[in-house]
Formats: sequence, C-alpha cells, structure tokens
Amino acid sequence: MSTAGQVIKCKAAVAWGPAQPLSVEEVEVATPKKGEVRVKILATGVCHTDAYTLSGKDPEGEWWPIIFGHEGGGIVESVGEGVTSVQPGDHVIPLYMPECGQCKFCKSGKTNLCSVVRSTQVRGLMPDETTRFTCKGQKVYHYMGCSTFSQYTVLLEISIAKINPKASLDKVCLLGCGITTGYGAATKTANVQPGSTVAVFGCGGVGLSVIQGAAARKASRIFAIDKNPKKFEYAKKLGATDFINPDDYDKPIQQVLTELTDGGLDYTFECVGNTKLMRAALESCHKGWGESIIIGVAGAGEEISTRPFQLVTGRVWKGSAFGGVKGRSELPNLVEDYLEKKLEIDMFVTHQFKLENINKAFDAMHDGFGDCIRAIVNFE
Ligand SMILES: NC(=O)c1ccc[n+]([C@@H]2O[C@H](COP(=O)([O-])OP(=O)(O)OC[C@H]3O[C@@H](n4cnc5c(N)ncnc54)[C@H](O)[C@@H]3O)[C@@H](O)[C@H]2O)c1
Ligand SMILES: N[C@@H](CCC(=O)N[C@@H](CSCO)C(=O)NCC(=O)O)C(=O)O
Ligand SMILES: [Zn+2]
Ligand SMILES: [Zn+2]
Repeated sequence: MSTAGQVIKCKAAVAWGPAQPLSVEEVEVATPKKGEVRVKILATGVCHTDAYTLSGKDPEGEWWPIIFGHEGGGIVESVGEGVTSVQPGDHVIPLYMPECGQCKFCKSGKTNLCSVVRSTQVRGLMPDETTRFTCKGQKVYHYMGCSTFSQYTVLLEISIAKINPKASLDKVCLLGCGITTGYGAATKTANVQPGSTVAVFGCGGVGLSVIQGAAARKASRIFAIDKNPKKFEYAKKLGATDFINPDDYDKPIQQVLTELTDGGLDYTFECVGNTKLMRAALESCHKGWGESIIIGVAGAGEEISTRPFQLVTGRVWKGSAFGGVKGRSELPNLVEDYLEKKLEIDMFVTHQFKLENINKAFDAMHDGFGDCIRAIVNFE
C-alpha cells in the first residue's frame, strides 16, 4: 500500500542531548514539501563525525533532539512538488554536501562546497526553517541534511545522488561519507601523482580510503600511521607499504618520517581530528613541495599551529570536505567503480547491527584497540 501523501510513523535513533546514548523511538516523518524527497533508509554507516557532534564538541551542533547519521543508502518512497530527477523506487545516497549546480560555489568549477542551503542545514532545519520529524509531540532536528539513523527521512532533491540499483545499499552507503571523503582527498584534493610518497595519519574508514586512493594513483610508498596496530592489516590490503605506530618511537613522528624518507613526504593526510597530529602531518612534508591535507574534524576552540617557516619553505597546508567530490554528478561514478571491482568497499564493513543496537555501533567505533573500520546499521 502506498504511503505517499501520508505522515509515516517509523523507528529512529533520537539523540535527546549531548553525550547521551541514542534512544530508539517512534517518530513521525512528514510528507516531502516542494523540492524534497522522502527516502526509506535501508542501511547507514556510523562515521566519527556523528560521534563528534553527539559529544557536544561541534560548535555548530547545538540542536536537540536530533536524528544523526549521514552515511546512508535508501530507496525513494515519495517526492514533493517539482521534483524531477528522482522518482519512487530509485536507489539513492543522501548527500550532506548538496550540489545545486546554480550557486557561486557550484559554478566556480573550483570546489564541491555548494553553499545554497548551508545556513539552515547547520541549524538542523530544512530551507523553510522547519523540520520534517516529530517525536513525542516535540520537533526533532535534522543532521547534516541527512538524518539517516531513521527508517524514513526527508532530503532535498539537491542532496540526493541517484545510483545504480545493482549496488548493495548496505555497502555503497559508505560512499555517503567515509570512503568518498578519503578516496577523493587523495585523487582529487591532493591529486596524488604516480611514484610519489604518501603518509596517512589515522587508518579508520577515512584514512584507509586515502590509502586506497593513493594506491590507485600508483604512489610508490604509502605510510599507514595508527596507534591501533589492528588497522595495519587493512591498510596493507589496500596498498600501504610501511606501517608506523607512533607509540613505538621516543621521538616526534615527523622526525621519524623525515628520516625514513630522505627529507619528507610528497603528500600527508590527517584523518583523526587531532590538531597536534595535523602539525606533525604538515611537518612531515618535504621542503619545497610537500602538501598536507587536513580531513579530520577538531573540537570547538581547538586551533592548528606551526612555525610559519614551514610554509615559507614551500610546504602547503590544505583541507578537504567530502573529498572534493561533487555528490550528484560524481558519486554515481564511484558506485560504478565499485560494481566493476575497481573500488573496494566490502572490506570496510567489519560490524553490522540492528537499529535497536545502534549504541553498540558507536562503542565498536570508539574501541581504540578493536578491529572496527565501519559499523553498519541495517534496517531490514
Ligand atoms: N573532512 C571531511 O569531509 C570528513 C569526512 C568524514 C570524516 N571526517 C573526520 O575524519 C576523521 C576520521 O574519521 P573516521 O570515521 O575515519 O574515524 P575513525 O574513528 O574510524 O578512525 C580514526 C583512526 O585514527 C586512529 N588514531 C586516533 N588517534 C590517533 C593518533 N594520535 N595517532 C594515530 N592514529 C590515531 C584510530 O586508531 C582510528 O584508527 C574524524 O575526525 C572525522 O570527523 C572528515
Ligand atoms: N560543524 C563542524 C564542522 C564539521 C565539518 O568540517 N564537516 C565536514 C564533513 S565531516 C563528515 O563526516 C564538512 O564537509 N564540512 C564542510 C561544511 O560543513 O561546510 C565545525 O564547525 O567544526
Ligand atoms: Zn562522515
Ligand atoms: Zn550549489
């Protein structure tokens, strides 16, 4: 029976306040308005950024109650007025970075940072300043324009990538954030060149995807750096050549790396969100040309620092959001790469949980000595 045009009651994991466990509740999901699409979520990954905002450290994340999740895969249930690019039944990936094609950023050809709805999205609202979720009579906020920890969610049409339905949503959901972010940071933001040397600080879902991107670009040497040696097994399978646990050394990691690489690396990537490591990553770069890409997200009030001399002498500090990938026009190609076995995704899915156990997915991610790369919540 069609649910189009009706409010849907379904289960969602609601965060009622910072640093509290999520609570699985019945929520009401309103019909999609003009330019909006309601999507049945089949699977979602849990990214470190969900935990970051839940912790209360996100200066832009002060909106409770909220439904987190931004790494999902689903099927369009119904569409609002004026929606033309997707229809019920289409397989889609929600995008926290929309692609409107019209704004100054989209038209620049220089960035994927579409900003047309950012001012409402960061406040947990749809562009009309309202939300599509309620729970126990209260308004519930959206997260990053996605809220994939719900059986149904409402997204903007510009925040949806339509993908090949042959791809399993419980795998390609990871293209909604972690894998695209890391792979794109290597292949687009840094544009790693063949034969170059690379160091990746932090080998979670994002860092391992940087390694996969650097290997695809035929980097000659790829250093995987992590405090948890269990991550090295995955790093090796994805193409890393050298493995470093900073705890094994009694000197700064930048000194270790510059000594091992005749003066430093061509590219380094920070994939943890630790500002000291961001400095170490920059200072591990080769004088004259080394580029360091910040991907990790740091807490409110934290700042990066280095001696300006590091930049004066030719090192470059850059950042990357969603790997510089434009979601609607470029993400579907990554799904095709996955189907053609050119892009590894399956290996990243190390843990699977039902929605009822979503807090265990967070526990798995936080286990600093565990083997979790990505925990997936399966709704089916
Ligand atoms: N810029 C973006 O678009 C974007 C997108 C996704 C995630 N992120 C951010 O990227 C970071 C990584 O995300 P993730 O989902 O891969 O996280 P994750 O928790 O899966 O992985 C982090 C890894 O870092 C390692 N680590 C922690 N402290 C370390 C240290 N001091 N030295 C070396 N290794 C250390 C951990 O053992 C773990 O393997 C987070 O800060 C997340 O918020 C940014
Ligand atoms: N609200 C945080 C910033 C968070 C942040 O940097 N988010 C990344 C995506 S992380 C996905 O896991 C991003 O894309 N940022 C670009 C943007 O938000 O426009 C803070 O204020 O520190
Ligand atoms: Zn993420
Ligand atoms: Zn735009």
